[in-house]
Amino acid sequence: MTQDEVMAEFRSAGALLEGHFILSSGLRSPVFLQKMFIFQDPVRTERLCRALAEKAEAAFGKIDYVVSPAVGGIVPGYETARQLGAKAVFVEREDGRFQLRRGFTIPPEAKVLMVEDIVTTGLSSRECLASIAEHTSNVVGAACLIDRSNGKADLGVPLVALARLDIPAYPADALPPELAALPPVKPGSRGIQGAKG
Ligand SMILES: O=P(O)(O)OC[C@H]1O[C@H](OP(=O)(O)OP(=O)(O)O)[C@H](O)[C@@H]1O
Ligand SMILES: O=C(O)c1cc(=O)[nH]c(=O)[nH]1
Ligand SMILES: [Mg+2]
Repeated sequence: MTQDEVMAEFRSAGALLEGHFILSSGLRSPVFLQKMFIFQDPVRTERLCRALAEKAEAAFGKIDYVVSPAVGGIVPGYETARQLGAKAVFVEREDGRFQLRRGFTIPPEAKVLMVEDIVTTGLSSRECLASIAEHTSNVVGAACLIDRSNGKADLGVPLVALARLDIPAYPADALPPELAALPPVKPGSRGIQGAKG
């Protein structure tokens, strides 16, 4: 799947939003990729995650386990795992830290792929990888649908992405006037009650 085809999926799902968004990292951006508008359509999700699985398998070989960070990573992690013939587990925030809960385990010999939905600064991915490292050292790489850092985020493992974009993001105290004029909204789950992070 080409980058243009990936972006066409986001556009036709209505998932390319414009406004004033508070990102997971605290940065502000005039553009938000609402991945849940992709994931509400299982057929579209399957198309994208099949392409992601093919790219990940070409880069890293056979994968046994996919681990994703909740909430956004759960659906693409599951569907990418399905396409890879792998198991899918997820980490979720407890007292703000990602943890493997619910009795999930990762066998020590399993080759693990971390799957994210969107990478912006890479902070959430690094937090997820740190929590996986408490269980296994067998992480072969990471995969995401969209890398908004355009390849600049350093996860400490190789990252494959279906599309790489360079979307502006600003510290809250350095907003361009046209962004400062709009009321900010925070669509993601980091820091909300019960998922403090
Ligand atoms: O690379 P980063 O700067 O960390 O930004 C990307 C992260 O932000 C979003 O998660 P968010 O914490 O907003 O919550 P969600 O998964 O519930 O959407 C997205 O799902 C990634 O996990
Ligand atoms: O950085 C983020 O929090 C983020 C950006 C984006 O475009 N989409 C998303 O779900 N999260
Ligand atoms: Mg997330």
